Amino acid sequence: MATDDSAAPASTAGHAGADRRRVHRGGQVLTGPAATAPTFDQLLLDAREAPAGQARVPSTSSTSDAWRVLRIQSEFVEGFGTLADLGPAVSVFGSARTGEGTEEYALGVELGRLLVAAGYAVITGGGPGAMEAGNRGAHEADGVSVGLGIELPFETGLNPYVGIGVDFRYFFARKVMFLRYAQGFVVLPGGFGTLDELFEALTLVQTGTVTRFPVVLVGRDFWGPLVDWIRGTLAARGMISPEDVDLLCVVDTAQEAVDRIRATCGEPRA
Ligand SMILES: C/C(=C\CNc1ncnc2c1ncn2[C@@H]1O[C@H](COP(=O)(O)O)[C@@H](O)[C@H]1O)CO
Repeated sequence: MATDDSAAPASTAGHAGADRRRVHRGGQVLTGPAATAPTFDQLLLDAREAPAGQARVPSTSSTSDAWRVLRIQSEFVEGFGTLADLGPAVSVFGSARTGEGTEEYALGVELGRLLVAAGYAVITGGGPGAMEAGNRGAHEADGVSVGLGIELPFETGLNPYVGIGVDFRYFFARKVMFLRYAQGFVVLPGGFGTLDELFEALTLVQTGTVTRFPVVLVGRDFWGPLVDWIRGTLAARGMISPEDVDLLCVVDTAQEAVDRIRATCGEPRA
């Protein structure tokens, strides 16, 4: 993999000003050829050999499974330690590609503001798009704005509206934090990442692993067809119980989303 801008993944297009030649890998800051090294998540999950010309940093010895366990453990310690006293919070998900100036971005900002006004801290993935919008609303309302960043093969960094930030190397450790410290999820329109976070929450609620945990989807036009498919195919063909469809709540406005969170969780208590 080359290191110039033209070789950056297509999905990073539009990240004007991002320095793609310097990347953070946990405590490491890598530049030049070393910056092409895979992330810790890639090293853990991708069994294939590194493509020719791609650097192997960190070295194989530092990524042995025994060391990995300690690094994973340290992520949990860092996350739990940082968020332990957060108080009532709601995790907000949505597309990393939602552009500033769009209706969906404005919706995210309003949602962040209203959640703070209702007494909640706002937790997002700390990235651009809908995450930035949620953090921005929380920040503008002088609330607690949390960003749980993830190390990616290309550098994006935490958005400027994150007040409390934690950087994760492993997606699964970060996912625990979204759930552990939130009283509910609000999901704005998004892609694979958003769907992954949505369906993980639904599975945990469906199996009773978490209880009284509202999952609110904002945007009937966006989410309606998915909910129709869940009802018309998953429930109709017995893949889920008919009542499982009710685990999802679809609304159109940020205010309705906050109202649904409060209706399920009660008034937030510090
Ligand atoms: C792809 C782009 C930026 C990636 N930066 C991200 N930073 C933090 N969190 C992210 C990022 N990308 C995805 N996520 C997580 O998944 C959800 C959004 O994924 P989607 O596929 O865009 O719906 C989000 O809630 C994050 O937790 C810029 O092009």
